[in-house]
Amino acid sequence: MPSLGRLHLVTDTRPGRDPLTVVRAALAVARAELVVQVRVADSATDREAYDLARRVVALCAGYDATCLVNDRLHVALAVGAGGGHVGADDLPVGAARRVLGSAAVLGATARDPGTATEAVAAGASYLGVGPCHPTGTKTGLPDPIGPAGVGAVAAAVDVPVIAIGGVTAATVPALRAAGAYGVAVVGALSAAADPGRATAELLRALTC
Ligand SMILES: Cc1ncc(COP(=O)(O)OP(=O)(O)O)c(N)n1
Ligand SMILES: Cc1nc(C(=O)O)sc1CCOP(=O)(O)O
Ligand SMILES: [Mg+2]
Repeated sequence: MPSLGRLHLVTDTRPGRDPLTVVRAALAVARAELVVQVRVADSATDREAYDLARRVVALCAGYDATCLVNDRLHVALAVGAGGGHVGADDLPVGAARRVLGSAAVLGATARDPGTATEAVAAGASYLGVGPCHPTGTKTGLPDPIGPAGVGAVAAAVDVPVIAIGGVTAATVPALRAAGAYGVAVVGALSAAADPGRATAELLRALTC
């Protein structure tokens, strides 16, 4: 399995957002260091998810970047994505691994060390850990766990930990110091006035 990129862009398909423009801008800067996770609203149809995912797979291919699909693993398989990401309301990690196969990248959400070790034992190849900080992007989340919570998970597992939730370039250093391998963002890129420049800032924060 190729090494995992450190910057994960999770697509923002809310009304008024332009996910493909943001993906193009981020890819042009981060190239193979970018992982694009195609995440659509629960209300989106499979056809809508498929159409977005196949476009993202094609864009990523031009840069050797990885495309993952959130939740809908049949869409991941259908578009030839590099893998998928599952959480507590999705297929269990072991079942997701069986669906995707041994070579795929499989991310799992973990908010504490116990869930994290179980997810890795079941076949997760990385963990999405958060919410690190307050975020307005997703409702219904538990309280933020901060860098200390990320560190507790990172200390318990030997797979990459991707910190998510309210992450900005300014908060990356503390997350990295706590043990995060990389970060996943929605708003820091999707809401940026210049997504290419925001990508460069996040990458700089991840590599210093
Ligand atoms: C990198 C990363 N980490 C966590 C999540 C959240 O996944 P999940 O808990 O399944 O919630 P939804 O994104 O499906 O609403 C993620 N998508 N990516
Ligand atoms: C999709 C998602 N999952 C989270 C979790 O903690 O599981 S936080 C989140 C949204 C992250 O968006 P932003 O970068 O704009 O805060
Ligand atoms: Mg999910």
